[in-house]
Amino acid sequence: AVETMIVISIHVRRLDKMMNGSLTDWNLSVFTLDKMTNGRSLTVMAYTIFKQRDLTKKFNIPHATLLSYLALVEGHYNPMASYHNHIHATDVTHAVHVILKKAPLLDVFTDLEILSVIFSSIIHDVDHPGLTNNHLINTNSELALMYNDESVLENHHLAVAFKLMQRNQCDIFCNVPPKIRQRIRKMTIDMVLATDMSKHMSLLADMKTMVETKKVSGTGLQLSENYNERIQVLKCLLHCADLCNPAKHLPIYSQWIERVMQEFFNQGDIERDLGLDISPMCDRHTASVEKSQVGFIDFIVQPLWETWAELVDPYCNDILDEIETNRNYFQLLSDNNETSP
Ligand SMILES: O[C@@H](CN1CCOCC1)Cn1nccc1-c1ccc(OC(F)F)c(OC2CCCC2)c1
Ligand SMILES: [Zn+2]
Repeated sequence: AVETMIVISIHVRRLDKMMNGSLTDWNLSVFTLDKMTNGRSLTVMAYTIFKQRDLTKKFNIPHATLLSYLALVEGHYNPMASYHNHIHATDVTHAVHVILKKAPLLDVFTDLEILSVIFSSIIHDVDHPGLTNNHLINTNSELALMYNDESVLENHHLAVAFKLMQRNQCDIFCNVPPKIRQRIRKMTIDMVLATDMSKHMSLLADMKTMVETKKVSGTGLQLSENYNERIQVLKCLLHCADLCNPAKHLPIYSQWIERVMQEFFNQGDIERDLGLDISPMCDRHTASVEKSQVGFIDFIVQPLWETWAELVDPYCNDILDEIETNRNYFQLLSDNNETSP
């Protein structure tokens, strides 16, 4: 474990220098970072963010404990999952960090809320089996049995993350007072449960309601002390970060599509072998990758980011433009596939 720490702290210093101390480049390639850090991009990214935001000092987190826990969580992401592996967690953690640095959010959240949303992004898909909730439910899996078919994956990620914290020298909140620990745990549970795609429409509806009320006030993002209002925005922040692939430059976005389709097709193969109905977009023999990305952007990703822009960041036009550019690219591909035999 000691050499892991030493190796990782060397990577952290290199990364910090490589990024001249700022990780705020939206289009940073986490794939390059992962190669550079020998598959330790999550530990290195998370540790660097904790240092840059002074979270270790603010919450009295021993460095060795933080490194041990981060390495343990990274090691519990599923390397066999082509999409939902530790690199996806690195990507979402990085996205949360960059979004939080945008002007309209600079003085909105407390240190506790920042710690909680960054912690949530690090752990939000830990030990993902590379299968969807519906698949786990339809195949009577142990996980569906454990969680009574309700947000099965998301409950599992949370339980694993908090269980790992009980390991020796891995309780990163060991010096945090009990009431504060409880609040971090509550916020983390609320945010990670909200990454369940089945909650997407209600999350979006609640955001639109907030936009309406905020329009009345007409100022920037003014959040009250009310927990439900504040956690609502944090849930959406993490959800936006979780669905940020189409907001990245095409070479990066394309790698994520390749990975997610590999995972979906693997699930489709299992369903075909079991004689089950093959889940949408999971049949490698009939799926249209381009068309389904256009649908994903039109029905889920663009409405989410557009509402985020209205509520929080009217200046995130660069992100909205990237989404539109990518959408038009796949629309064109999909049209060409139709015309040419
Ligand atoms: O599965 C998605 C939600 N479903 C809900 C039911 O309708 C279709 C979309 C979101 N989700 N959840 C976990 C991973 C992903 C997910 C993340 C990046 C994705 O694409 C690209 F950006 F890499 C992605 O693409 C799928 C395949 C084609 C359309 C959606 C999916
Ligand atoms: Zn995720």
